[in-house]
Amino acid sequence: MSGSSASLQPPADAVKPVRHPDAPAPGELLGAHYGACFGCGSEQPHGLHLQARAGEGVSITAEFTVQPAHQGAPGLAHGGVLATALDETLGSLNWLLRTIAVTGRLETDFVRPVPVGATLYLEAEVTAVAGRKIYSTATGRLDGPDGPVAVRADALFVEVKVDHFVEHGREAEIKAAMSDPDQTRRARAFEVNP
Ligand SMILES: CCCCCCCCCCCCCCCC(=O)SCCNC(=O)CCNC(=O)[C@H](O)C(C)(C)COP(=O)(O)OP(=O)(O)OC[C@H]1O[C@@H](n2cnc3c(N)ncnc32)[C@H](O)[C@@H]1OP(=O)(O)O
Repeated sequence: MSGSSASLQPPADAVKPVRHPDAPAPGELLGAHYGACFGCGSEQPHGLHLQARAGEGVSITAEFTVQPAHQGAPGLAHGGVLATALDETLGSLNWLLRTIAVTGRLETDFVRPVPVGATLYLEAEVTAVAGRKIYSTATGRLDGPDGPVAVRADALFVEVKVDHFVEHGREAEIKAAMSDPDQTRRARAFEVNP
């Protein structure tokens, strides 16, 4: 059962998430937040190339097709890769809040094996916000958006300032990200809801 740890239960003073007025419209593709991101970047040859779309409220749908490079057991997706797909989908939710946040905790249930070549249909939503803490949940289904659940996760993201990346990231990549000519991607990487 997911969400079992106490730290993933929102506190009593948690509030409902508020979709930012400038969030992309439901159905709109979000695009990558960083070209070299293993989850969503198009410049990462063995990455997941996950494509996320804004949903209603503070929700996201996303798709990811398992490639041979993502195997753990023969012909099956590696569990860590599936956790990455969930993490990336959950992380994309923060763009609808216009908040920069990183994963603090991710609890994952692996319910069914996911074969190479299968497409994982993911959906995620923010369930509560308490100060800098953002609580969210996601599922990944096989055979279509209404197919059987293969993976699910509950997560706690923690809001950070851009300084988090500048302080901890490698300088060459930080500089390259800051001078990214793609305006939308730059905005997704740097914009913080004041
Ligand atoms: C220049 C270029 C810019 C590029 C811009 C790109 C932007 C777009 C990037 C998005 C990327 C997407 C990709 C997918 C999402 C990842 O995969 S993100 C990468 C994986 N995650 C990380 O690397 C995070 C590493 N951890 C940390 O840096 C720190 O532990 C954290 C999470 C920031 C928290 O540290 P902190 O800021 O010192 O906060 P702290 O006071 O410890 O905790 C705050 C609250 O959260 C709670 N908390 C913290 N951690 C946990 C935990 N693990 N469990 C439970 N509760 C926790 C604390 O108990 C505390 O609660 P309260 O006391 O307030 O009730």
